[in-house]
Amino acid sequence: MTSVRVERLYKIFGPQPTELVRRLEAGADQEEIKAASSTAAVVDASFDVQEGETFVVMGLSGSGKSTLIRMLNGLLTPTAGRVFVDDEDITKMSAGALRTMRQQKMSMVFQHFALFPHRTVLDNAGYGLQIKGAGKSEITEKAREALSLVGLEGWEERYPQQLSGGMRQRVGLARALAAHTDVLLMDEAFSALDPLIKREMQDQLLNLNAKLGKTIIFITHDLNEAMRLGDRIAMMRAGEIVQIGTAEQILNEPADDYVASFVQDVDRSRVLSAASIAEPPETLLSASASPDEALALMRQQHTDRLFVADGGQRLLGELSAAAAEQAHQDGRSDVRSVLAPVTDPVAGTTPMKALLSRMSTEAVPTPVVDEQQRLLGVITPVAVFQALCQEVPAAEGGDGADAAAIKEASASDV
Ligand SMILES: Nc1ncnc2c1ncn2[C@@H]1O[C@H](COP(=O)(O)OP(=O)(O)OP(=O)(O)O)[C@@H](O)[C@H]1O
Repeated sequence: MTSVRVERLYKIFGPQPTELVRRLEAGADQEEIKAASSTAAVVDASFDVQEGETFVVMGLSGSGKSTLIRMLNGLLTPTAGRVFVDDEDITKMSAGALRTMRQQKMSMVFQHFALFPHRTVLDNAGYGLQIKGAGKSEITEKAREALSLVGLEGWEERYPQQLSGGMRQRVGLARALAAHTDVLLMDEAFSALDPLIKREMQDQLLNLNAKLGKTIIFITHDLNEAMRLGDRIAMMRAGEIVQIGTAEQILNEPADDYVASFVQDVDRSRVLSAASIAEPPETLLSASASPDEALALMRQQHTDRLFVADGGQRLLGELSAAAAEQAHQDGRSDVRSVLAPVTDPVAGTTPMKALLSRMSTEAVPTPVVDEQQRLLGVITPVAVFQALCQEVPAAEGGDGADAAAIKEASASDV
């Protein structure tokens, strides 16, 4: 189900914003907007975020990410366009209704933690509930529970300055979780953290959300972070969303030179998964095939090994030429009884990095399966190395300033 839907959203800072939206719709560019002493911070943004999805908005500094996220929870009023939260148009809500909507449906985690220095960790974690008017015992119970979820049990009575940066951000996350809202908005939530701590926090968020299933809208300028966390990523440039896709789609089919120059330095082996490079197996046999049919397919494909699947593509095992020959001599009608189990098929979600050590010792195709053991395809060492070495087209004639800024942004993030 759709949790948040954004339709043709604009935010113009400056005089006569509505007139400038009209001009943008008629094809005006950013230069024209600047000439009118204004900034088009968000231009014609449309997307849906599904329940339980982690949707990342990614772009360089000034590309409009914070403005966009602030329109999603009504902290900023759009110049034009609509934002639906659970099918309710929040652009039509009064200030009071917006506050209630935020308390009940959306929590925000900020880059600089936004903790109160004179409140304990427990009081900071319970702050959202306090604002909501919850009773003291409910606040304590839910704040403790949220702190325990983020691994801060035992730290309840400490103060923010007694914590490391990573721990402070855990308190920020606990405060959002304690509010029990379905949607979390995270604005550069991990950007102020050291690279190692940042990675730990990313892991924690992934693990936590596998349990909690929250809808997360996460803003970052770090593409590696976007690719680790996002089910889908929206790439923003100068207020516009230039591409929305999975990490693999963005890596393999960048929409334009801007996106291409971003993805150039990404470690492909961390992003691409086994499923994305699996090839359809030429040597797939139906379990109801006769031994003669199996032997004929082996001859045709110049192989002495076939994968065998049932009608639902579920991998049942593998068939050797010797086993097929034996089944033929025994007069069997099909090959089911002579299958050998497939040793260790690869899960489709396995990152390529984890495949590499395995591939170097296995020259034969390895089956790739989904959670139901359905065969997605096979991977071969050649396919893995080709995918790793695939060049992303260089950004020709692109914006040099952007390319330099992208390099700088990636260099500061490991
Ligand atoms: N209140 C404001 N008044 C005028 N211009 C603004 C205002 N807020 C943002 N802008 C401008 O809108 C553009 C988008 O800013 P925004 O903060 O949304 O970008 P961002 O991608 O979040 O960048 P950063 O990561 O640096 O925060 C920028 O050019 C910024 O200067």
